[in-house]
Amino acid sequence: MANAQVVLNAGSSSLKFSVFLIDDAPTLLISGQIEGLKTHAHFKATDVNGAVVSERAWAPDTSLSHRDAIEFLFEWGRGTLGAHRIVEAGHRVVHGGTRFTRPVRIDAAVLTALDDLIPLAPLHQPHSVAAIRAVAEHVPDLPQVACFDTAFHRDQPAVAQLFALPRWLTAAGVRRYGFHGLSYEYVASVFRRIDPVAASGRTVVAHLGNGASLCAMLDGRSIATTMSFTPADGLVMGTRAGTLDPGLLTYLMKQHGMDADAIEKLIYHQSGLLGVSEISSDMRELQASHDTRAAEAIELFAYRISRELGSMAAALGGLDALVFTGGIGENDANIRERVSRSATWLGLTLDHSANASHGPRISRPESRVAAWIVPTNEELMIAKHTRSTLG
Ligand SMILES: Nc1ncnc2c1ncn2[C@@H]1O[C@H](COP(=O)(O)OP(=O)(O)O)[C@@H](O)[C@H]1O
Ligand SMILES: CC(=O)OP(=O)(O)O
Ligand SMILES: [Mg+2]
Repeated sequence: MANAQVVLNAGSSSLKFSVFLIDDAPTLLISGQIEGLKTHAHFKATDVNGAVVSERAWAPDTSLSHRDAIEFLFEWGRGTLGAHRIVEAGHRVVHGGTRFTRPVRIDAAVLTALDDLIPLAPLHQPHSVAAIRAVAEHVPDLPQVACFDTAFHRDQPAVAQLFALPRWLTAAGVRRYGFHGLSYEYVASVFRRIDPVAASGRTVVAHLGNGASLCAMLDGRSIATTMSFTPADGLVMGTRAGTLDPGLLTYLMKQHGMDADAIEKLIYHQSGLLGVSEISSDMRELQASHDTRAAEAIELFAYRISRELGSMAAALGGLDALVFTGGIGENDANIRERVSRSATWLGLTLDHSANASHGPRISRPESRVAAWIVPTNEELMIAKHTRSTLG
């Protein structure tokens, strides 16, 4: 019987999973997700070649909790993974605070510390913690490892992690953390093989998915990023507004009677692409739409990336490479073109046909800044971290 490892990536509206064979270096066996938990729950699992091995759709008005999703996965796994012995589990946990700077084996004390970080990532952290607890209830002795989105950014220069707030707040952990670290760490590791010269210099990686952020890397290490205390900061996202004037929040409280819950709902769930387009948070739907509000949402999404790209390049003192990743970064040639066009001043010349056919290199040979598409793989990063933490 082969030993296997389960990786769980609990998102705001989805539960992604992978199963890796681990008798040698982690090799993917099967992966899948239940997406649209609250709206149109749909389960799909694929093998290493991308062939669908299992699929199920729930009735359109069914609302599944993450807990329901885990229970379904356990039931499904019992029938499907019988030939493999699951010996460990690895989890993506969005927030590690100041305490967790590397992956950690989970015990009761760690779990309590993760609970305490829920207010810092209300869209993500509760689901990760719920997934860990559900696994522990099903298989009490299974070793579990938490891998953190924040960890990759913890070595940033002190000034990059600091808010201009009174020191007692900084001491209480109110600082810029940054997220998408597992994605950035993976991209940095493969980019070193793809373009070693650029990778050893000044690179900005654009993780553009449902959540979106930029990371400035010097020789593969994070020195600045657009998300900060929570994954609500920075770029325009599917349903998140990104950077807002802090004065706006007190204005909404005083003039519109909004309390903390209403503001949380507004900035995490009702804004971003969805709020501006009033159509969808899904970039594919906006690109397919002829509605002017969809066009404006797309324009704003790209505009904010272009502005923040300048900020990241300033932190790096110039730019050698721009790397696109995430669902939008990997698949949306229109967004890449808009961002690249506005980066002409930085020395980027796009190769339009390479961009249209999804690269992987999308800059012209004479371009001073190299541009690439590098598909991310957070799950493989978690698998490797889980192995090295337990092995
Ligand atoms: N072919 C495509 N063209 C444009 N956008 C795409 C395409 N495929 C996926 N996307 C977009 O990617 C986003 C989801 O990215 P993803 O990285 O999968 O999200 P998550 O943060 O949930 O992991 C959605 O906005 C989706 O519309
Ligand atoms: C941290 C974050 O925003 O994650 P996601 O892109 O999965 O929403
Ligand atoms: Mg994501």
